[in-house]
Formats: sequence, C-alpha cells, structure tokens
Amino acid sequence: MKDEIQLRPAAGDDFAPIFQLLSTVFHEEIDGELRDLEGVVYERDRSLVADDAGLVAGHVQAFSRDLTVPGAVIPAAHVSGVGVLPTHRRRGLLTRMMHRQLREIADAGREPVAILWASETSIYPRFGYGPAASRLHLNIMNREVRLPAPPPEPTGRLRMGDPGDLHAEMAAVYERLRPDRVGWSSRDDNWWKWVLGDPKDHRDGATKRYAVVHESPGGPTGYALWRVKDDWNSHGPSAEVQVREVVAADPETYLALWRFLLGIDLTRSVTMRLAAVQEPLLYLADEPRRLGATYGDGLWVRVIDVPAALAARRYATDVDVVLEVTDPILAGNTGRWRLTGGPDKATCTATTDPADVALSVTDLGAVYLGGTALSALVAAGRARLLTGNDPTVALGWNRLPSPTEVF
Ligand SMILES: CC(=O)SCCNC(=O)CCNC(=O)[C@H](O)C(C)(C)COP(=O)(O)OP(=O)(O)OC[C@H]1O[C@@H](n2cnc3c(N)ncnc32)[C@H](O)[C@@H]1OP(=O)(O)O
Repeated sequence: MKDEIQLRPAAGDDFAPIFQLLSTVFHEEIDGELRDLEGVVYERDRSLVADDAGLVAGHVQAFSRDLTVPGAVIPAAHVSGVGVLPTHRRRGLLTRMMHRQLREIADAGREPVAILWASETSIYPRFGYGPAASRLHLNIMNREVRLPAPPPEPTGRLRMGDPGDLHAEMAAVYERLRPDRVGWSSRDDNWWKWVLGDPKDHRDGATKRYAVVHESPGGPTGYALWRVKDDWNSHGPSAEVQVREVVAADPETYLALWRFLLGIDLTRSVTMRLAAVQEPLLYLADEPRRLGATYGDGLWVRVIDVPAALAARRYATDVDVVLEVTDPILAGNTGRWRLTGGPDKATCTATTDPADVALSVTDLGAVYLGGTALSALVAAGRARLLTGNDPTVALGWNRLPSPTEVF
C-alpha cells in the first residue's frame, strides 16, 4: 500500500488532536488543565504534524527561546512534543519529521543550535543530537545529613508563599543569574506561567507547589520551589519533600534555602530530579553519600550551523584549532573549520588546512556546552585527535551546564 502520509505545518484545529497524540504516546492523561498550560507556550508556526488522511499520526514542535552557553546567550530551537502513534511507528515518520525540522531551522538562519530532552537516549544521536549536559537526581535522607550552621547574623530572611504571588521576585533573581548559568533557558511571562503551572494531575498525591524567597536588604537573592508528598508508616511521619528548583545568587542564600528544605517537619526524605552535576550541596553536607545522588543525561545539543555556533560561544583558554566535522543531514556543516578564540572572542571560518580533530556533528553537540570532555569522546573512539593540538581544555568552561527544566 502506498504511504500517503504528508508532513505539514499544524493548522488552527490541530491543537486538540496533537495533545491527544501526545497523551497516547506518553501514556498519560493530558486533561484540560494541562492542555491549557501547554497552550500558553505552544507556537503553532513551529509545530509540524504527520497527517494520515486527516489523522494526526506524528508531531514535532520547537519553542523560540534563548539558551545560555559558555560566555554568551544565544537563540536555540527548544525541540519538544515528539511523538508517533503506536499504529504508525517504525515506518520512518520521526526520521522525516526530524530532517524537515532541522532543515527549516537551518534555512531560517536564526538559531545556531537546537536542544531537547530525550525520552530515550537511543533516539536522537542519529539526528545529530549529542548529550551535552548531565544532571543529578538526589534522594536525600534528610535526617542523616547535617549542613553547616547559618551565619550568626544572617543578612537575609525567608518568605514563603504561593508561587504566583512570588513570581516577580523569582523572575528577578533568575534573570539576574541567567547570563552566567550555562544550560538555562530564557523565560518570558508565558514560560513563567508554564514553569509555575501546577496541574492537579501532575501532583501524584502530593501538595500544591510552594515557593520560598530569600530576601536580603538589596532585594531577593534566591528562591526554591517544592511540594510535599505525605506519608506515615509504623515509625510515624515519613513525608517526602519534592524539590523542583533551587536558585541562589550567593552561598548564604544557598545554605539558607537548603537548610529550610532539609528541615521541614514530618518529612524523612528530600528528592530533586534536576540537581546540577556540581551541586554545591555535595560540598556542604557532612555525609554527601546520604544525598543519594544518581547521574542522568539532560540536555542534548544539535549544532545547526557549525561556524555560527562555534563563533557564538566563548572558550576557557585561547584556542586555534581545525575541526573536521561530518554531518550527514545538514551537508553545509561537513568540512574543515578553523576555530580561533578564547575567553573574550571567537571566530570560525572554513579552511583547507589539515585538521587537528575529526568528529561527527553529534559529538560536536556533546562538547558544545562544555559539559562533555572532548577527551572522553576521543577515549571512546568516537572523535579522533589527528595532531597534538588538543582543544579539550578550551572547549570546557568554568561552570558545568545545569539545565533547570524539562521543557
Ligand atoms: C524531545 C521529545 O519530545 S522526546 C519524546 C520522544 N517521544 C516518545 O518517546 C514517545 C513514544 N515514542 C514514539 O512516539 C516513537 O516511537 C518515536 C517518536 C520515538 C519514534 O518514531 P518512529 O516514527 O517510530 O521513528 P522512525 O521510524 O523514524 O525510526 C528511526 C530510527 O530510530 C529508531 N528508533 C525510533 N524510536 C526508537 C526508540 N524509542 N528506541 C530505539 N530506537 C528507536 C528506529 O528503530 C529507526 O532505526 P533504523 O533506522 O535503524 O531502523
């Protein structure tokens, strides 16, 4: 039978079928409340459907947001909402949608990289996405962990409240810190609505979300978002604090927020799914092992335009290196590129000079945020060092990427 499935931009009445499709493929009920929330950030002109005679059988979308990369903030296509109906899987639909989306992003010429969170790690390398930022999942035995005492005369105080009421304070701190926090995405008012959205279906029996802001004389310096899942057993209270986000401008604020979260009464564990790989808590706790940290993948980066992406970020040390990149999908990326730069500037141009490093566009994506060492990819036999000019250190950064949200 001839495959008549067409790829087309989403139309006005596709929104409900798209969310029905996503509800099916992610095995979750997407009810009105959650769909409304997704609608707040939905960009119809960046939503692509696979249409099988009127049935929405596949979908991919992108959001237009900025991403902090080493030394810069750049536009990045935030790819999301990827799904193909179980009746239509493994017939190449995702491949067609991914290729078309990558081509469209490249042709628009605005975003040098695309990023996503992968539901399964085997899906995206073939499309040029490399694992660029990891994260820690914490499962803390809070009664077993001691943190240092607060300063004798703290400069700030904590104010707890409804996240909606504390939105302005939280957004002010986030915006102030964002330019230096690699892996953070920009949040306009709609994205703050999405981040603070709290649909009942997503609570899994836990409370609504709470916020606490750390206020200093000069203004807010940090905040935390969390909820609590109640539990009692034969030993008594055993509730779990589920931390969504902790943002702190300075060590005093950071300590105050974590002392607060670990000390909530009637709780026996504190979990956080998106902690940083270099979470300072690891170096504050007297028993870091009791933080129950496990490692996971996080942001995946796809370099869309090699020279634009490499010139857009900054480098830990001076660098002058020729990279030989292969990209089977966006052919314009394939070739040799001379990257020259350092902590304050960078340029990248095509060259015919011999290469120092040979790597795929997937591996270039992996090292782009400074969170994956080129030397590890060389040791894995993926990237190849062809001369002694090793840019591993230059491609790193003084702060590992720490993405804050799964969009
Ligand atoms: C950014 C995000 O939104 S992440 C969310 C991704 N979505 C999901 O996980 C929802 C559930 N899964 C699905 O909807 C589908 O299985 C998808 C979208 C992952 C894949 O769609 P399909 O149309 O089946 O993919 P397609 O047929 O193009 O497969 C391309 C290749 O990837 C492989 N592949 C696709 N999905 C997977 C997977 N989940 N695990 C391993 N390999 C996979 C296929 O085997 C195929 O390999 P081949 O070319 O060597 O034969």
